[in-house]
Amino acid sequence: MANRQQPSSMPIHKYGRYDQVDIPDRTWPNQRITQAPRWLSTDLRDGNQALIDPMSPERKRRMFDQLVKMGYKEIEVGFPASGQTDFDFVRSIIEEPGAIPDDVTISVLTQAREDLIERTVESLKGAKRATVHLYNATAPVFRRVVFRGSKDDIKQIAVDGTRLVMEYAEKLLGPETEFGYQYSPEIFTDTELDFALEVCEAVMDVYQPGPGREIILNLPATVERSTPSTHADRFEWMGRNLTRREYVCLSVHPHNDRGTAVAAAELALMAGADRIEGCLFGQGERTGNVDLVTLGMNLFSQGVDPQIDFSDIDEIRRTWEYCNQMEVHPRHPYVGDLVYTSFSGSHQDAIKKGFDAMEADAAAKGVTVDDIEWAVPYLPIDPKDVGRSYEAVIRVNSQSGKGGVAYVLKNDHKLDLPRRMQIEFSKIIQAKTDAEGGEVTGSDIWAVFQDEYLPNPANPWGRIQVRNGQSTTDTDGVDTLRVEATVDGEDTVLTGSGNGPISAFFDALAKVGIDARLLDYQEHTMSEGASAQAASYIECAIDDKVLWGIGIDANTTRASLKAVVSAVNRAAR
Ligand SMILES: CC(=O)SCCNC(=O)CCNC(=O)[C@H](O)C(C)(C)COP(=O)(O)OP(=O)(O)OC[C@H]1O[C@@H](n2cnc3c(N)ncnc32)[C@H](O)[C@@H]1OP(=O)(O)O
Ligand SMILES: CC(C)C(=O)C(=O)O
Repeated sequence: MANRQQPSSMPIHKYGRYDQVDIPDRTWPNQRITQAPRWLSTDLRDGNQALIDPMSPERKRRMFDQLVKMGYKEIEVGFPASGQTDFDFVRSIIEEPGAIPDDVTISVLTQAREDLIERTVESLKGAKRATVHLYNATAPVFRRVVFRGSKDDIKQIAVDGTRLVMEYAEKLLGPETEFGYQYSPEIFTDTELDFALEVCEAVMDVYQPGPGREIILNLPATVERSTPSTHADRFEWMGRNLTRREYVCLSVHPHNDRGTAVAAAELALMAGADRIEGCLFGQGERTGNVDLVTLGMNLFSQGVDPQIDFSDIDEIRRTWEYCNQMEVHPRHPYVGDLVYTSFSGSHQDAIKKGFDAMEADAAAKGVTVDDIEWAVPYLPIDPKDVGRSYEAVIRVNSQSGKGGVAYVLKNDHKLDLPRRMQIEFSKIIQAKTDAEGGEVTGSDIWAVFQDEYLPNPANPWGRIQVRNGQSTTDTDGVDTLRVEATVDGEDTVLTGSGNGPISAFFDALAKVGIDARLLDYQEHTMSEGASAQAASYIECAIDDKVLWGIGIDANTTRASLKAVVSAVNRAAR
């Protein structure tokens, strides 16, 4: 097939290709992610520094408590040397007994400048577990433009910074603090791999990681520049070439400039990374840090425990929106308002069939639907697992079909319409959506359904209204029926006989000139227990029309007679 795209006038000459890694024996494509990585939330640092209005102490605290509640064990709480707000926040959580659970490590970021390092370490006094995170950019353009130095000068910044962190930690922190160290060659993605390795090795020569003395080497995609596969190659290369690998926690910190941060993080894990830094819902500089919620839920949806609690995703989202003063997009994976909703007919049809099949499979196994593997088309996870209801799963507009309308009636009103009746009713809804546009809500659908099929005692409609009826069955199995009714405005008594109450009723109707023939009949209970209601559906040929009626009653015979009345009245409408 020919590709008919034409060259554009975009200035492509301004951009160069990103170098690939020469690693033909790469192993990461064959790896599987079978357990959750170590997570670090940097909502309070990288997320916060990207806000128009950085979080107030109160908003920071709400976010911190939320992260703790969700189960994050490593939380970057700020950049204490940036100013009083961050410094005081760090002090406040350290000084308040119990604010930082014993198994949570807080982390703080600093540039490699002595005054900033001193202030940073000072902020951690009294903490039980704390990590200082030092960074300096190592990429060519930063060496040339920002630091105006050689490779050795840049390496020296990292080496001196590391030594200063160790000295100030020794001087300012007591034995009560379990102290950790993290180094990031910022802009790792644009740094020559051998130079990034050289700087990391030089930092390790100073810090001397070893048994019981881990170093976190965090290799940031400060600006995302390559495909996730090349990012993974770079992680595999670093993992292979770093000395003292067993004492290194290899950490990934993707930003989302190309929109592939989640994939970059996942592939880096396959390539050997141990830890992921990111923010909830992808907050962070420019297009954001990698989204920790999507990553965690991706694991969950593959049957891997994310070790983070997402069971009330809307509460997490509300806290996030309050703290960041931003809104989550309606299409955001796993959490957006619309992500568990289908409007289109073929999706709705498959979803309804999927739910029905789940129920049938569970019943056949004698278990509940929660005990069997999730297999509903178009829904990668069960919305209930993140605290969502099924109400929004199907919403109806002009793109919808019978499955969606049927799903709403079943879900909201326990009415499981026969297939041909679904088609009939969906045409009625389709006419409404075509005429009026927009969405038809569940209550709109119910109002149309009631008006179309059910009696309205306040405003009776149709040819017949039935009041009382008795049916008797003789020993030959012949049913005789006597019904008090109003037919065409006249009170009358209808009598008829047949081989069941429905055929007896048809016989009675024939005597007043109504020619009805049964084509199909279905019924089901709508609830369990003594007060259970039954729904009967009857498809009739009435004169030259074929149409459905429904009856709802605690008694199945009455329900079926009501269904006949519903069909007869509709035929005359
Ligand atoms: C990728 C990232 O997210 S990194 C984290 C970025 N976060 C932040 O910057 C938020 C907090 N930052 C701040 O509040 C301020 O930048 C401060 C308080 C830390 C420092 O402010 P200032 O002293 O005014 O310096 P400024 O931020 O302009 O830094 C630029 C200077 O620091 C140097 N510098 C930048 N990064 C580093 C580093 N990691 N290590 C050492 N020096 C650095 C620059 O070369 C420049 O030096 P120059 O003035 O000699 O040219
Ligand atoms: C400080 C580093 C890790 C950072 O935030 C980045 O490079 O994006």
